[in-house]
Amino acid sequence: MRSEHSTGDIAKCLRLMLYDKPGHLARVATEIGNQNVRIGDIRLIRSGRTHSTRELVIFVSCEDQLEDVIDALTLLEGVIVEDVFDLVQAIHKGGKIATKSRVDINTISDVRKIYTPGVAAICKDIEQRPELAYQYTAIPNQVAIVTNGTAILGLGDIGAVAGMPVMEGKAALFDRLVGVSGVPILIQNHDPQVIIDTVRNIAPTFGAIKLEDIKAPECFEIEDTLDGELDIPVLHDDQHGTAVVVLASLLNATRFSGLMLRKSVVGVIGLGAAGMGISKLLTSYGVSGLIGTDLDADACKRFESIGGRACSLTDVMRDSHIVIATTGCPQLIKPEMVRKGSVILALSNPNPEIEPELAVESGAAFAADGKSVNNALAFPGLFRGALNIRATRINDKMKIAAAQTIAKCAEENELVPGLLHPEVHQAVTAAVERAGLESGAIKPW
Ligand SMILES: NC(=O)C1=CN([C@@H]2O[C@H](COP(=O)(O)OP(=O)(O)OC[C@H]3O[C@@H](n4cnc5c(N)ncnc54)[C@H](O)[C@@H]3O)[C@@H](O)[C@H]2O)C=CC1
Ligand SMILES: CC(=O)C(=O)O
Ligand SMILES: [Mg+2]
Repeated sequence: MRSEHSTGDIAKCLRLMLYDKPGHLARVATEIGNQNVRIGDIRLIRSGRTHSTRELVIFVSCEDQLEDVIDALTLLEGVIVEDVFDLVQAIHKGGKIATKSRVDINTISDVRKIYTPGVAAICKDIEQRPELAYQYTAIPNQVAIVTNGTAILGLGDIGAVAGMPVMEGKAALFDRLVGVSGVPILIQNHDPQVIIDTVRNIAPTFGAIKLEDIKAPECFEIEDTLDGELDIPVLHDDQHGTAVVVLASLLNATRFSGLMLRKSVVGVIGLGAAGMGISKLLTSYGVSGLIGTDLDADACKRFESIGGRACSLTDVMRDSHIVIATTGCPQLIKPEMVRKGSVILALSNPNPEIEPELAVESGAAFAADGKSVNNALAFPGLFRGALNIRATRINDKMKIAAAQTIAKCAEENELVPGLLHPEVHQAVTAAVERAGLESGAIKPW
């Protein structure tokens, strides 16, 4: 019987033993299709005389739908469901990152060079001339990814350890996209002063500090204080990485729709870390018509202190040419709220305030969610560029240069390029280096 479930995006893998005869796999595929479930990769695992074993990736909306598929396949003659596993869980087994040796260690002579006694000479050199640490250690390529777990994606305060998979994901992207070693640092504490003290004390290990998923308002005090005290870049990704990629999207969205960004009314829903970072960078870019809304009165006051006008959600949706939502509340924006011809960036992860397809069906000219308009397009090049020139900070000129470069890498009618675009991260790196050198973001050494 046809299932009532919609097609979903939970990826599961079925390991099936099948009769190996023509048309049998097609019957299996048809039965899965009858359950309104999409099929992804199909892999032949083993081919026997009468049976073969295959793994099929399927996309279900919930566990019940998975059960329906398994029940239906179990009723098919010549099919044995050997195993079912979750692909996301599978890729997380054992964690996603590791510290590896960059040098070969094949002989005892190698050991004596990379470790004691040889290493002692390098230690003494660094003691005499501390700047040699940048030549003889991994420090200039290492970035701390610091969280206290208070705003993990839009999941809220789930604790630092529960946030580790996100931190590992950011570290894996750092390595893959720009060759930076990201080191997750989990601080199980809500007190901004404890986080400041902890980061200050471990800062010598790193070339830069990336704060991640620390909620507002604590994130502002933590970032401002560390930025003032440390001579390496300190950047809260949810504020500034997000702001860069939003500016990039808006440069393209306004170009496509004929709006003038600096003259547009931009409405921000959710004035926490991301909402405030976005508002500040847009203001620095020259946008003056900022309106915004938040459930929290203090957040609204902070927004007004940087020149925004706080109002209701209804007002924002009615009056804005461009709406940017960063609330962590899925489906907050109802289809009837969408202003015709507006641009909507519903950026909450893992689920947006409105699905982009629904926003466009409801009259938006362009819409995107936090999967595509994601700070992962910005942070790798921001940090790589800053590390390369040994910048002491990542200033607004570097952020705006990064945004303009991301915007240029997008295809026609695309707000931003894909995360794995072959050139974007190197192009952002180069733009950030140039802007950093021109704006004096480096310290002489
Ligand atoms: N796409 C991207 O690259 C990024 C997306 N985000 C998303 O933005 C969301 C917020 O993250 P943060 O700013 O770090 O968290 P945060 O906790 O610092 O801020 C959230 C703000 O939203 C407000 N809020 C909650 N419900 C609201 C509602 N119904 N109406 C108005 N305001 C409401 C809260 O009062 C708070 O001020 C998360 O879902 C996160 O995944 C954050 C950073 C990057
Ligand atoms: C993308 C990201 O940093 C977030 O959703 O928190
Ligand atoms: Mg984040």
